[in-house]
Parts: sequence; structure tokens; C-alpha cells
Amino acid sequence: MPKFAANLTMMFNEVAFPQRFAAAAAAGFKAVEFLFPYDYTAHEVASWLQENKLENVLFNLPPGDWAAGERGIAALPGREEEFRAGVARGIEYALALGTKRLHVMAGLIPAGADLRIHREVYLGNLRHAARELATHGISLLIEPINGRDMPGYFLHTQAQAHALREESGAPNVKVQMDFYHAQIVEGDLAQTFRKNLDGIGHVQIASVPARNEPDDGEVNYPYLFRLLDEFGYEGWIGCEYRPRGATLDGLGWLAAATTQGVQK
Ligand SMILES: O=C(O)C(=O)[C@H](O)CO
Ligand SMILES: [Mg+2]
Repeated sequence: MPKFAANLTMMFNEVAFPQRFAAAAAAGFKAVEFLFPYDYTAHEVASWLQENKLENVLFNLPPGDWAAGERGIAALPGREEEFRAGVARGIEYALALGTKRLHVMAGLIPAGADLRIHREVYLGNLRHAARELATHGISLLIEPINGRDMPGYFLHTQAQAHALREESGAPNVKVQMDFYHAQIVEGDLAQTFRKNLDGIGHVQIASVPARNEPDDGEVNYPYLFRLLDEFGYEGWIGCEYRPRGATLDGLGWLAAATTQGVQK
């Protein structure tokens, strides 16, 4: 049965990050995801999860200098040492939080760069991270992101991600299929999901093009939720959207999905 996790980076922004855990739990969520926990100690984040009986299903490995515009370093030559230190830091947090999935961002590639070099570096880093994570039973996720929101990002299409996943040779490398990005880049969401089901480790949702609640725009989410169920998807669905107004006011879609028996 599809299960929904609140994305605390985008949702419940009415309150500060530490208070979003209680807000998500009060709204009925049993699980949360967020981009980065590193502004806080692992102990603090673990305590917010425990106090609110929440599971953390996903966060990202350190992405390089996010404030300076970096969006991951996994495909950037010359950053391998920093990448490895980031893997160790991510694992330290994942163990404290009980997290079983870590997303690794590839990075922005300069125009005209030799993509073969970036691909080799990326694969080497993926293999290293996957090995380290596997010793703790953690999956490594890679996510194609649309080039309108993130120009220059290395990974765009589902096919590219699944080819790299297979080439990594690591069974714990999985694709994070964000339906918002996938719809913008290529569409054909249902068939693409069905074809790649075994290689998908996490799903994220938002309306297209506004990236608000999944109840408007060009993607028919009630249909997709039913399909995910029929296909036997057992993973989480991260609600990675910017609420149009107050987060609670926009949760009607979740109530409807739950009533229809999508969420157990
Ligand atoms: O943009 C997204 O869809 C994401 O999932 C984050 O930016 C990277 O985790
Ligand atoms: Mg996403």
C-alpha cells in the first residue's frame, strides 16, 4: 500500500524546522523526509522523531556548498575526498535517525564539459557510497531532476538514471522517481513507473507545473496512487510540494486518498 511521508523542507513552513515534526505528526503523518539534517545534531533530530513517533524515510547526503549554488558533488571531478567524507557524515546521521534511504545529488555540470569524465566520476562515487551504505542496510537513491528548475543538473531522465543504476552493479542503488520532475522532462508516468518498478526505491509527488498540492495541474494523482497500489509498490511517497497556503488547509487530497483506502 502506498504510504505518504511529509516533506519537512517544503511542508509546514509556518513553523521552524524543529517544530515541523510535531506539526506533521498532528496532521496524521507517520513518516517524514527532508533535504538536510546537518544544521542540527543527529541527537536533536532523533529526539524530534522519537517524541513525535515519526519514522525518517529519507534525507540527502551533504551536497557541497548549497548556499553558493552547488547541487551535489557526486559527478564533479576533484571532489572525491569531500564526497567520501560526506558519505561518512550521512551514515552517521542515518544510523542515529534509523534512516534506510539516502539521496545523493550528482551536481551541476558546466556547459560544454566532457560528459564521459563526469559519468566515470559519478559511477566511481556511487559505487563507493553504495558499498559503505550496504554495510548498514541503507539504500542509495539517485533522482533525475528537470532542467528548468535546476539548469545543468547531471541527471535528467528516468532511463539515464536506471542505466547508471544498473551499471553501478550495486543492488542497493535505487532511483528516486519524483513524478513532478518526470512529468516535466518526459511524461508517460504510469508506463515508466511500471517498467522500472524493481529499480525504484522512493517516489515523490507535487502538482505540475506549480509544484503545489497533488490535487491540481496536469498529473492525475488519484489514478497514479491506485496504479502504484496495483503494481504492488511498497515504498514511501514523499510529499515534496510547496503548499499553496496553510499546509493543513491543503491536505484534502490526503484525506481523499486515505478514504479511498490508498493509505493504511
Ligand atoms: O528537487 C527535488 O525534487 C529533490 O528531491 C531535492 O531537490 C533533492 O533531494
Ligand atoms: Mg524530489
